[in-house]
Amino acid sequence: LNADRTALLSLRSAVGGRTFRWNIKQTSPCNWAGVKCESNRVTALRLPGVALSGDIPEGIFGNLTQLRTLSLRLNALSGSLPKDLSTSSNLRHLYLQGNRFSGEIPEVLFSLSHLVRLNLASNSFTGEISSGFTNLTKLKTLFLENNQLSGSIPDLDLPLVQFNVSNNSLNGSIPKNLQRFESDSFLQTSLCGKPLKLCPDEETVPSQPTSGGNRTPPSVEGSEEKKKKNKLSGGAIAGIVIGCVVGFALIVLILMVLCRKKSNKRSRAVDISTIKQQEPEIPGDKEAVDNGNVYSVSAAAAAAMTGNGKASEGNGPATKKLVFFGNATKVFDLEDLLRASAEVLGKGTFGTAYKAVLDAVTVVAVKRLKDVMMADKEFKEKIELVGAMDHENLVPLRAYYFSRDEKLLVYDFMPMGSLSALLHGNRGAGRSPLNWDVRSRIAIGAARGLDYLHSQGTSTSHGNIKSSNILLTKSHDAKVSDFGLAQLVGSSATNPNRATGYRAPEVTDPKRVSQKGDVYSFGVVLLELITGKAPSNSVMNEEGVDLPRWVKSVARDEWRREVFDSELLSLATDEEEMMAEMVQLGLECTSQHPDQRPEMSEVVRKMENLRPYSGSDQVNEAD
Ligand SMILES: Nc1ncnc2c1ncn2[C@@H]1O[C@H](COP(=O)(O)OP(=O)(O)OP(=O)(O)O)[C@@H](O)[C@H]1O
Repeated sequence: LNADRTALLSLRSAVGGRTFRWNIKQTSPCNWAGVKCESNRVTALRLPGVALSGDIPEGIFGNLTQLRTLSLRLNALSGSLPKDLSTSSNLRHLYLQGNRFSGEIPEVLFSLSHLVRLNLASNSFTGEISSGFTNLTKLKTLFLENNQLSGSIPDLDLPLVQFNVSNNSLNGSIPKNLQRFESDSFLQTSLCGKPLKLCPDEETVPSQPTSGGNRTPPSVEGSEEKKKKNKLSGGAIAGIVIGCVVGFALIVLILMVLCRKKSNKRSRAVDISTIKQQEPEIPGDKEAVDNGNVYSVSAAAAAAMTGNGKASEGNGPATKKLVFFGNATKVFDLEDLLRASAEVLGKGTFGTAYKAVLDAVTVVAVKRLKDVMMADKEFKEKIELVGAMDHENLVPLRAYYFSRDEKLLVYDFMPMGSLSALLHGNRGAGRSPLNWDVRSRIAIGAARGLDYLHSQGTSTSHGNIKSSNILLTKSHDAKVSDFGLAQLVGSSATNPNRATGYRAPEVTDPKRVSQKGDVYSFGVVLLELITGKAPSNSVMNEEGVDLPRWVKSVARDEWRREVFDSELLSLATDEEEMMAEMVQLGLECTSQHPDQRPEMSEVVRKMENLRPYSGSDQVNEAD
């Protein structure tokens, strides 16, 4: 264990980040965040998204010989992988995605014969995919997408269940053992063969009509039309005949559908336009929800399908598929979403949110974005960044859908709704009072989520922090939602009147909110949590107040009783001191001048000192 500890300390001094929060006075490293021990040895090191940066030197992993799980994903680590990683020969799970590692995929990995999951996606690895991977005979997951790998793929005869090499400069044919994976595993490459288009030397049979279940990915469309003048074989002729029959049947089917749509006034398309008109003007508008009932189909997804059909005809690529992020197992597709019953949750700055119930266990929130004026490529680049954000206090973006007419985002559904609803909804009889423990827990969770976002880079901010964007799990853990959306939508979507009570005084363009602007908004949320009062324009039909100004104005001798939510005072006994300090922190965050506001990391630290968080401090490895 001592050698393990020394290795971890060397790693800490090399790559920093939140490992600086480890209490190094402790002789055992087993209580340090992200470190797991068994039988007095370090067996797992999970440090996802904790701002690690720089190269990992040699001489660290050589000591961590009992390591079975290593997760350093979503950091800013660079350089090549250390060669002595091979000494951690017990490694089963290695997650290094979302860093800046470069160079060739090192041979050392191929000696880790126990590896079951290997994720090197979204780095800058170059060179060819080595046949050395065939040594990893237990490998079930291999993710190499979003790198700069080139050449062809060796035939990997491995027990793989998950495989992805998309978005690399790969070419050649897809080897036999990998043809069982769907086309999504090979997107944005120049690869050919099953499940993509045929390779030039295989083109003895003309390809099927594109409308009939064509799996060709967008990147490889277009180069398919090289016809061979060779004599056609019997199989080829049969292929042509079948192709023609299928094509003809499809044309007839499309004509029938079009005729039916025209004659049937209660068809889906009409329903959708009705739904569009019925969308509520304000979050949770009763009339719209009641009138719209539980829609027989997700309005958003249905519109997406109908709209996309038109778009795909000659207007760039459209996959009609939900694109999932990271290692999320695909448990549903767009058609499942289509079939799901959907209910309007509310209409926000960026579009309308729906709750879609796919089956007894799968419930998601679908956000149908409006005013997205950017090209497919730019949207995808930006949304990939949002999808890569991974923290226990962020609402995870699971998937997205993009076509010319529709942009859908699929999130986990948060069953307890928003902090805004919890604080301001149902103030009458039947309300369960919110005690200090719950409130401060929510505050710390939200602060941690925002701090994580800010730790991604000085230009990364949320831009729309408010209590309706802090959602809650059943155990009242806070998760920040809607991050990254301000950069996706057009300026007409960012209504200047919304959320003014949360906006820092220096912010003139709601699309350009700095980190210090987020800190201001967070400070307002903090004051809202403690006072129970809604800031101006945050709750429709209620006036609200300029919270920071109001709190300052009553800050006199007997101020506490006036500032604190009366509900809190009726419950709290010995926590007033802590509450008062939290008010002070809220006021610091809402200082008029940005330079006088603390960084989010400092806010988190102060809160943790005030209230040692009862939740788990360990960084959870979602994988
Ligand atoms: N993942 C989710 N789970 C549960 N409810 C959600 C989810 N996402 C949004 N909601 C709820 O849906 C409603 C509309 O949300 P949306 O984010 O579209 O607008 P908003 O938060 O009111 O405003 P804004 O768009 O300015 O952030 C809100 O009441 C919100 O709490």
